[in-house]
Amino acid sequence: MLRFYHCTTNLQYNLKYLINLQRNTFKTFIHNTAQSLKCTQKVPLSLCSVTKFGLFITSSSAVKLYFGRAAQCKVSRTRLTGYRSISDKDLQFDWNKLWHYLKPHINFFLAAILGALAVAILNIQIPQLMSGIVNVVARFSDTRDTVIFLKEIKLPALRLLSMYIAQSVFTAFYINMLSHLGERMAYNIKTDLFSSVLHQDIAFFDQQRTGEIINRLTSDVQDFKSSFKQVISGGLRATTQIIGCAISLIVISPQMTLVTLLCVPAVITTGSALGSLLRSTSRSAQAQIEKSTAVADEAVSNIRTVRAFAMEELELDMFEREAERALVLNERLGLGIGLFQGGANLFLNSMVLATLYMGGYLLSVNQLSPGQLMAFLMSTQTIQRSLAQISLLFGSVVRGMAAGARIFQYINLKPGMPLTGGKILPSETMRGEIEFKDVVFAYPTRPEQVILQNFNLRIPAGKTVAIVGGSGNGKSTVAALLERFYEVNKGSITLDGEDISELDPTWMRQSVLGYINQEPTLFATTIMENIRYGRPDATDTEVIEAAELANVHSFVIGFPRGYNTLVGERGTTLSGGQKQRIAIARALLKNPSVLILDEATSALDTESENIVQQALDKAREGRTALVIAHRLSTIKNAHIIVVLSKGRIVEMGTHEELKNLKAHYWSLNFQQNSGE
Ligand SMILES: Nc1ncnc2c1ncn2[C@@H]1O[C@H](COP(=O)(O)OP(=O)(O)OP(=O)(O)O)[C@@H](O)[C@H]1O
Repeated sequence: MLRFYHCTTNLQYNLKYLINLQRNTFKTFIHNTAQSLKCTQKVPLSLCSVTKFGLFITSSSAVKLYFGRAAQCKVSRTRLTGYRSISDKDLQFDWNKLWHYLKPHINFFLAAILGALAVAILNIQIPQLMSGIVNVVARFSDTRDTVIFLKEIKLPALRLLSMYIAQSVFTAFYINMLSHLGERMAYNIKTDLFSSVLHQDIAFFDQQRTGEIINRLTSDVQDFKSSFKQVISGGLRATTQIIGCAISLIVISPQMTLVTLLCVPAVITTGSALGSLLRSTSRSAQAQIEKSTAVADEAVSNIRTVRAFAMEELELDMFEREAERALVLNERLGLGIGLFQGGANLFLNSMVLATLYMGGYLLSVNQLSPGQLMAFLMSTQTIQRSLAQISLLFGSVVRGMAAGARIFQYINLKPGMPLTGGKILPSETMRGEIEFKDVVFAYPTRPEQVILQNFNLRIPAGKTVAIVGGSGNGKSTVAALLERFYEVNKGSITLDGEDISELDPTWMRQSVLGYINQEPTLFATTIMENIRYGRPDATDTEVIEAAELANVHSFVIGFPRGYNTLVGERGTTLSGGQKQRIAIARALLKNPSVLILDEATSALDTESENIVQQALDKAREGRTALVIAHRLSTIKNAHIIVVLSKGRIVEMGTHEELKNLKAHYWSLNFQQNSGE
């Protein structure tokens, strides 16, 4: 009778414990779901609210989530038409790549695994030791002989205490190892990802949005790292505990184990099916988040244009629409995870009920001791806790694998044009003669639109060739091809007789070509460092010399902090002319043999243009120069002028030769008259 009393007390305790456990598990789940939905409102966590939440999920709201919001989202104004988000089927998690990042830190990995296993094994032992203590307590609850009780309880209690201490030491150890592993892998992945992005062809940036790239570098890497850590620690520990405790259960009572494990296969099958569905939803959700980031990124980085056109509301509207789509997908994901979690809980609770039912019966027919029933219940609870943990981990695995697939996709992208490798011409013999021979070119993003058709042009060493022509006729394209931003489709471009596709691109860009375009981009640092960007090893004196050559010095000395003046993001605190002159100084610091001036003064007013033009004229002296021109003033010092129409040269000659034609071309709309 007494034994039965102890047992029922224990069972009651265990039931309470289990209910609390369920509640906590649910709390964690709701918290995680709220986090994943980026939900800002606080979620009430009482059991009653949990029930409401469950009802909410399974009621009409679910229907609304799937159909209502999705339908609302169909009407939208978007800037993302043609936006290349990667479709699900293109994205596969690359396990080899994971191994590549894991291998260098295998020591931390093994240490973390061993630590987590040790914790799991200790956790498996604890119910057995607890069983010993319960049996002693049960034996002495009748006799009440304190002295003998204290003597007998001492050993099992000390064993349990040492087990608890060992468990906490190993816990601290494996978490530390895992932290090293996760952080180092994330560091390597992040740097490789950034390196891969920086090495991509310019065509890649014509297609991808900055927001998407930044998203992969930040939130995807973060998601991947945290889910990797969780899977290793939680997943490994939970799996070991499930296996260990299952063995303990069989040893304690095979009949009870059979009852509790009857429904496992059904759960595994349902879980796998739901899993694959959720993975796909997760990938779509992440791709959609990228889209909303891309909209925000463009609006913030072009805030002056947005303000000038009073487009704040429209930008907000576009952002809301993209964010809402992400919300719908994330809610769908939350619903899926919720259903999965709910099903898992039902299974786990049924297991406990079956154990209590069967255990009570075996106790009543003296086939089980109170200690054994206690150990059995504790082991079932450990299994239940572990299964609950695995079901929670499931959501994180889904997100982590989707994030990993997207990160590895960028890392695995091989650029068509490597940045380094190829011939380097000796500087002593370098003349700087450029020749375009029968060049045919179409941009990779629009292969059907041929921009240059059998384009031939020779720029003699030390001479300036100016290309003029109407807008959209391919002038800047000529400059971009010389910079090797793109490869020609046919024909060749040579430097001193060598095909530039055979030359080392980095050497060419660092030592041969100086490129200045219409919109000079400065970095958010000092004027000194912006100029030094042209040649990082240049001394301060060399920087100032280049600045003097580019007419920068005259305005910099007027600034209170001189060359240490910060220019603001993209140089917003400077005038257009000042920015342009800094860009010229930056290019001149390289002492390039060939200058490419792509409408370098067309954005300036006449006064600034004159100052910048003087700087450019000085810079051109003794160098080969390709000048893309919009204005007559830009070409007045050119040795040869080329008139370009629809990618073909229609006129070519000196100022004198083109005198009459020039007036004709500049006074009329060139595009309308070309080719006539
Ligand atoms: N990155 C790109 N991808 C696809 N097409 C492009 C790209 N850049 C330019 N184009 C197209 O190539 C054609 C030539 O453009 P390009 O910039 O060379 O003209 P341009 O003569 O320099 O014009 P402008 O004087 O207005 O700068 C245009 O039709 C343009 O739309």
